[in-house]
Amino acid sequence: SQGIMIVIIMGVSGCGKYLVCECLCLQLGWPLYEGDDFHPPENIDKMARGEALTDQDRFPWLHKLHQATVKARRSSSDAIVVCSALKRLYRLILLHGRQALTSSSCTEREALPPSLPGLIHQRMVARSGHYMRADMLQSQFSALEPPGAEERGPQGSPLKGLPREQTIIAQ
Ligand SMILES: Nc1ncnc2c1ncn2[C@@H]1O[C@H](COP(=O)(O)OP(=O)(O)OP(=O)(O)O)[C@@H](O)[C@H]1O
Ligand SMILES: O=C(O)[C@H](O)[C@@H](O)[C@H](O)[C@H](O)CO
Repeated sequence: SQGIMIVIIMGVSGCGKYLVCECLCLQLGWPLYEGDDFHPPENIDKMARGEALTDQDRFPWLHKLHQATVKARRSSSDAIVVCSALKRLYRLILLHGRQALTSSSCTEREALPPSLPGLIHQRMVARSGHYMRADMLQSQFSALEPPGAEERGPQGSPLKGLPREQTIIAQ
């Protein structure tokens, strides 16, 4: 629907999504959908054991989060979604649900600064009380597909014919 904005805050575990969201939510007052709240217990148990999730583990979780954004749209509400959304397909599922499975090709991706994994690793080591251990970070970067230019702003939708306001992604 016209003018509704769904902002996805994405990135590997420990990159600072929660911190960014706290600030954004305070500023904007939009409802927040926290990806961790949507994982089935099996996914949380798996990650806590130190095992990376597979696509098959993540698809139902991403669909649930998508449903939450559909609900927000229906009630004409903007929303912020916090979710690792590591791969392009995951982001498309979040934004477009099942239509994402017929997705189009992507453009070139920005390279990440080489010092980034080390910095985030240090922060995860220092972080306590979180089920996601620092040694899981490597698997997060292995899965990560940084958003292509076409995903990163209101300038265009990666899926033809879908509204632009659905595709704003904040890294
Ligand atoms: N800009 C920053 N400078 C210093 N420390 C930071 C910064 N951003 C985040 N941190 C710290 O890094 C750790 C990870 O941040 P945060 O929990 O926000 O990441 P996350 O992406 O939400 O992680 P997860 O997906 O695992 O829940 C936290 O201890 C946080 O306080
Ligand atoms: O896709 C994934 O592997 C997961 O979403 C993880 O990234 C965690 O849920 C989250 O980041 C909390 O640490």
